[in-house]
This record gives sequence, structure tokens and C-alpha cells, in this order.
Amino acid sequence: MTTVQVNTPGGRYPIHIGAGRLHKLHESVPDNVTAIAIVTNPTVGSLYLKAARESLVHTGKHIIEITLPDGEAHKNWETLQTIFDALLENRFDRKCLLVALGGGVIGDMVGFAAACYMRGVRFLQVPTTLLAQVDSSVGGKTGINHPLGKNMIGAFYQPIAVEIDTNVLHTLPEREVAAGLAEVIKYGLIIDAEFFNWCEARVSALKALDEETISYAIQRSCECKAYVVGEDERESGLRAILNFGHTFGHAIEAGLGYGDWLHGEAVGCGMIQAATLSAHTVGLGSASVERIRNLVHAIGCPVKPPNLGTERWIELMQVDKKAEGGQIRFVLLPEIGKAVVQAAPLNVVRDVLHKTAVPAL
Ligand SMILES: NC(=O)c1ccc[n+]([C@@H]2O[C@H](COP(=O)([O-])OP(=O)(O)OC[C@H]3O[C@@H](n4cnc5c(N)ncnc54)[C@H](O)[C@@H]3O)[C@@H](O)[C@H]2O)c1
Ligand SMILES: O=C(O)C(=O)C[C@@H](O)[C@H](O)[C@H](O)COP(=O)(O)O
Ligand SMILES: [Zn+2]
Repeated sequence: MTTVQVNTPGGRYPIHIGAGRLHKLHESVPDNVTAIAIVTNPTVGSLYLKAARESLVHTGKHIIEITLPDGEAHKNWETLQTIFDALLENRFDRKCLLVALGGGVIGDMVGFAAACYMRGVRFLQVPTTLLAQVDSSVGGKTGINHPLGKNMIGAFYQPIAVEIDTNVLHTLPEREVAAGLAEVIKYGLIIDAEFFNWCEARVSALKALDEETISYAIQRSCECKAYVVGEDERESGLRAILNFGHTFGHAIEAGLGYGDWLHGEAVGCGMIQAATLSAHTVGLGSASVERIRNLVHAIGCPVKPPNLGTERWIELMQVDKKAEGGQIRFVLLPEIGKAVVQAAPLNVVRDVLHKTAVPAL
């Protein structure tokens, strides 16, 4: 097992990474917990709820299970309310623990529920998708979508620990693995050029979930994210670089009504668009743009954005949380491994939207 430590003002906690961690969840449950709610969905529940429950039974605590509908389209108020209903019906008190067993959708919603229930109870992240293991379970961004914008309602709220079991990745559909790899590559692009090279050289092993390769990819991703959120928990500066590819990517997700493209797929394609914009604004070389496009393609994510119509793209991107005074701000790369956040002229953005609409592969 490897441990990566997260240290933020809002919480200090370990990320445990290893094969079989699902059977050791009890090790992360504090003694003074009064009751545990395992929150999952039917897909993950049918695969892993039994193992999670069996390990948590070792704590001797009262355990309930809450099953939410599966999918990004359900990351909303209505689903959140069902968590509160179950907690109240079962008389859960302030010393309860919520366990998020699932991908990023479950993690984001359970984290937000934990932030709100009785003004804050503890929660444990047990991410079961690659994307959730390398990104969403770490750093405390929690929340739900609004029809007008992605993750628009939420809170910064840290878990007490993250338990990553690499074994669970083997039941993931290929498309979900590709989506997770998009966020892995992101760390190389924004902060660690050597890690980008490392990923480029290991595409087959990453896609095949080779144990040693994927474990290192998860560890390095968590280290990068832990560093960034440790410096800037609430995104007053540096943390915005974790949003590379997301200004375009979130527009794809919201523009298509959530659930058509996977989050990681939208981010993968958005990173190509952001790289193209970087070439026009901060001097990223065309060879680097090509490398990024090739790697996104190689991991199995789409490289051609959907046709939302240029003005609709702009409208959707203006809703982005990084926007200030109506001006869209983008994460841009002067070079691979280095990121800056700045506004870009709208005529250049329009030009990039036209250029990236043409498939180059
Ligand atoms: N909070 C953050 O910092 C952060 C970071 C990145 C993404 N996100 C959010 O995370 C969400 C995307 O997360 P995701 O990609 O994990 O999607 P997801 O949670 O929808 O999971 C993808 C699919 O895989 C299934 N699944 C989960 N684990 C499985 C397993 N081991 N085997 C088989 N199937 C499994 C799920 O049931 C679901 O159908 C988005 O809402 C995104 O906005 C948040
Ligand atoms: O943790 C962060 O900060 C990120 O930006 C990570 C992103 O991968 C993630 O998709 C996040 O939920 C996006 O945040 P948002 O503030 O743009 O909704
Ligand atoms: Zn993301």
C-alpha cells in the first residue's frame, strides 16, 4: 500500500492506494462514529457493496445502505434530497459517517450531502472509477449540476480519508478507463512534463490497467493534486490550473444536457481545444499541440468537439466559475508542464472553435 497525504486548512487526511483496500475500509473509521451510511448506485452496488459492508461490519457500528440512481443526469437536487431523507428517517446524528462508494458522481454528491447534513458530518471517499481515484475523490470539491451550468451548486468540504482499491478498476468499461486517463494526462500537462512523457510512453499499459503502471499513475496524479490543493484549497489562485480543458469540457457536458459525453471525454477534447488556444495566445508550439491531440486520441477519447454552434459555445463558457466580470478565463499552457490562467480575446476563441471543429486525425 502507498499513502499520499493531503494537508489543507479544511482537513488533513491520507489517500491509501493498493489492491484490496475495499476489504480494509474499517481502518479509516474513527472510534467515535455512531452510525455509517454507505451511499452507492445500482451498478457499483451490485459489484462492491457486499465487500464494503463486510469490511465496515468490523467496526461494530450500525450500517445503512443508500442507493442512488446511476449517471451524471442524476447529479442534482432531487437525488441529493434522497440522501437527506434516508439519514433523517434513520435518525443519523452529527457523529455519523457517510461512505461514498462509486465514481465521481457519487463522490461529489455524498461530499456535498456531508457538508450540508446537520451543517457538516464526516465522509469517507471510496472511489471506484479511475477518474474518481485520480481526481474527484481528492481535494474536497463537492456539489451538483444545474441545468444552466456544471457543478454550480456545491461546497469545499474535505473527506476524512480516501481509500483507493486498484482491483475494482478491472470491471470498468473501456470508455470509462479512457475518461479517467484524460484527467491523468492533465497533471502532466499543467505541472509535470516528465509525467506527460511517462504517460506517452506507456499508453498500452495504462489502457490495459497493468497493476504497476496504473498504480504509479494514480499515485503521481494524487501527489500532483494534493500539492495543488495544499497550496490553494479554495481556488483563489493556483488551484484553477486543475481546470485545464474544463472551460471547453464543461460547455460540452452542459450543452449536451449531461450524460451524453463522459466528463473525462469532454475534458480530453477540451484539453485539445485549450492547447490550440494556448498556441494562439501564450506561445505553445504546434508540435506540442499535436502531441496532446495524439495522446488524447491514443487513450481512446474523442478529439472532435460536438457542433454546439459558436455563439452557444461562448454562452456556455461564460457560465464557467473562473469567469470574472463576464470575461471568460482559460487555463493555458505556455509549454507542456506549465499552466497560466488568463482571459483570451473572443475573436481568437471563436477562431479556435472553428479550427478544432475540423478533425485533424
Ligand atoms: N470533485 C472533483 O474534484 C471532481 C474532479 C473530476 C470530476 N468530477 C466529477 O466526477 C464526475 C465523473 O465521475 P466518473 O467519471 O467517475 O463518472 P461516474 O461516477 O458517473 O461513473 C462512471 C460509470 O462507471 C460506473 N462505475 C463506477 N465504478 C465502477 C466499477 N468499478 N466498475 C464498473 N462500473 C463502475 C458508474 O456506475 C457509472 O455508470 C463528474 O460529475 C465530474 O464533474 C469531480
Ligand atoms: O479539483 C479541482 O479543482 C478541479 O478543477 C478538478 C476537475 O477535474 C473537476 O472536474 C472539478 O470538479 C471541476 O471543478 P469546477 O469548479 O470547474 O466545477
Ligand atoms: Zn475534471
